[in-house]
Amino acid sequence: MTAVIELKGVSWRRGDNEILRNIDWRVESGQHWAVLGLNGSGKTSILNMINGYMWPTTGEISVLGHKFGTVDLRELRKSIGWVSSSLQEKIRPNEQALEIVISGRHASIGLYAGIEEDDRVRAEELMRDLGCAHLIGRAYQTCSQGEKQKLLIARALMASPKLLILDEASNGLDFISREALLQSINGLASRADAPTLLLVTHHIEEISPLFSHSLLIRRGRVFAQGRSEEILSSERLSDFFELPVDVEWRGGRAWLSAKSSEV
Ligand SMILES: Nc1ncnc2c1ncn2[C@@H]1O[C@H](COP(=O)(O)OP(=O)(O)OP(=O)(O)O)[C@@H](O)[C@H]1O
Repeated sequence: MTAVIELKGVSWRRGDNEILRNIDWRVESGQHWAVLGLNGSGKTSILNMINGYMWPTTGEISVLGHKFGTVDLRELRKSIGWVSSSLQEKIRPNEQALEIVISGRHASIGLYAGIEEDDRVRAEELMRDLGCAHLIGRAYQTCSQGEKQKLLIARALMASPKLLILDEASNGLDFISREALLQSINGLASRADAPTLLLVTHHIEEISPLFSHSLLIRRGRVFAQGRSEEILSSERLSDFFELPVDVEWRGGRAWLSAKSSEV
């Protein structure tokens, strides 16, 4: 079967610094993955490789069945959605919510052509699905952080991506907004045209059961990968964080706490 993502022996060096070392990772169709790692562990570098913005020093990458080096990356990127905080900064403050979503159709920032009726209908439907239809007509700067994230996810979905990367999507959200966003993400996975999801997060409790697999990155290497319920254990995460932690599974999610006497 063709993998959605395949990294084989991927390393990336900058000067004397080996930022990624010998990464082997395969994402199969039908799986959704959580990607975890402390600050500076190499997560963004891996995402940049998957999107073809950076090239490995050694190793091979295939995304959506296309081997890098033989594929037009600009074409491939049309099938990949990447929602990140750096995208947030690119949106013009006075842009209208509906226009932001529609602009995802052509992966542009801002609308340069007129709006097609089909695009409007699809954008409204996506906004409804994500629970942000009430924002139609609102300027981006008037939306809350959680609403902005939903708009950007709807925008990414406009291009019908086959792979959707949610890069610290819940940053800056309060408890209620975060749960609402997680619920919307869960809803995405049940769509007939659901993309493969990659959730990059610092918060283990955000890994809902839909994320069947988890990848732990430490100091540029794969520390562990596999089924989430096996990877997200007290023992493994204590090794991973180099700090004793407790994991308690509730509602299909792993809740992490530091063993207080050790902090
Ligand atoms: N272009 C570059 N040149 C030199 N070093 C780089 C470059 N890009 C990233 N790095 C370094 O590579 C390491 C991994 O960075 P990366 O951004 O991939 O980590 P991350 O896991 O995404 O971190 P965070 O959670 O803080 O966003 C860091 O030490 C970073 O300083």
